[in-house]
Amino acid sequence: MTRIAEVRVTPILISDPPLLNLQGVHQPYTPRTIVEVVTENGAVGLGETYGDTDYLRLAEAFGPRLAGAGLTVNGLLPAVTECLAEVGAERVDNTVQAEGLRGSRTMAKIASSVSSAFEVAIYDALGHELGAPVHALLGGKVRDAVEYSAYLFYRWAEHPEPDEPNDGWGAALDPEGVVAQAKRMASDYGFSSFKLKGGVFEPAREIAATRALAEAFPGQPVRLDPNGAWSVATSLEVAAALEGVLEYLEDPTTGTANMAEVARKTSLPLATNMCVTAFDEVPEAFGSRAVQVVLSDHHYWGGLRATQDLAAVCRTFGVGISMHSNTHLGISLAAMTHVAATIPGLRYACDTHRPWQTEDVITQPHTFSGGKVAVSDTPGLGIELDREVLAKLHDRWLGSDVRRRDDAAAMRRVQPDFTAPMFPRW
Ligand SMILES: O=C([O-])C(=O)C[C@H](O)[C@@H](O)C(=O)[O-]
Ligand SMILES: [Mg+2]
Repeated sequence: MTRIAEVRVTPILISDPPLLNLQGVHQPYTPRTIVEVVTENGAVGLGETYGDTDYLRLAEAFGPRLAGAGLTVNGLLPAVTECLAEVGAERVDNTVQAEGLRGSRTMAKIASSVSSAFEVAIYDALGHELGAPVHALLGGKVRDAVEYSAYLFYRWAEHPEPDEPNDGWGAALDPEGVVAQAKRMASDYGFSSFKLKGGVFEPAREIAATRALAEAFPGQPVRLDPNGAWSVATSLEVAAALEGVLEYLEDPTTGTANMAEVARKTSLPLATNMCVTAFDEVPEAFGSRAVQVVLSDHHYWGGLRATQDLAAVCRTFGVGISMHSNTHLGISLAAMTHVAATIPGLRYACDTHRPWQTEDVITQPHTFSGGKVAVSDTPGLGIELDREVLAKLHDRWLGSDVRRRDDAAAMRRVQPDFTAPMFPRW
């Protein structure tokens, strides 16, 4: 079997619209890291992960260590973890961080998020070597297309500076704006499930927008996710107002104990990508029945096989599985689609930010039909790198000093006194 000849790690900056969340607003440009694993035969495997400095520095340090290695994935996470112990990370603490609203920020999660990009790239390269799609390498697909949901955001029409990217979607700051955004998502992409990012306005406003969505799309699944913004009492008030309206309520409150208390007192299923984000958080959360649905994410759970492992753990405990998304491009969408295709019990439409991105580093960006992405049967992930675009987005990175996602800093450009909120905000 061929070995790895070379690994390329390229930081890029991609445009991002002014989407609002609890921590602030998305920056005009956000970093991603693109990984290429090149085999001795010249096959190229692609991976993608966060581009914030800690992730990038680790990916750059680890990449060269794969030269001469086989196309195997089992030893990756320990090797990346060892490398992280050597290179260190700037800011690791146990508080919720702005750059992703995905729970506590730990060394283990940084290692998993970097390891996953190499894992995906190795599977892609292996698929090219063997002439097999990635889903086949993961045991085979159980569906031919993966359903995604419309990821709705309160948002501004534009970023503050006139020369910053403008995607033309316009503002959405009230129920009418949110419903109009959902209608465009439904007509352009065919989505029939809707998730509103909450935690932006006081709960009554978000309840009104959620109800407006349910009225505009009768019988179609609607979710609300305030990223842990509410106290237990507020969560229960919102849950009571939206019982029978929501498919699930995502991270109404912060921490497993609070989630468990809410779960005990509402019939609404609770979902999370904040209190269960790593395997060591599973026993307490499942033991206390704090969550009924876990949103997987191959980036920080440690890759495609870790996602399958998570699905098996969820199945064992009778907990549902769905899929989380941060800002990402087509490499990650391909990886998400391949792994989602292999998970038998995936009953929920997966989240994806991809419709919000106006740029991509692959030559043929995915299309959504009926809210679904077709599962590719061509070798590897079924995508090809657009080197011209990669070079352009890398040049943008070189010419900028943006080195991490910081939604609070982006908000301070408009509200100079803005600070990321203390929990609970309401
Ligand atoms: O489901 C979630 O919590 C997220 O998708 C977190 C994201 O980072 C989202 O809130 C965002 O990008 O603003
Ligand atoms: Mg969430």
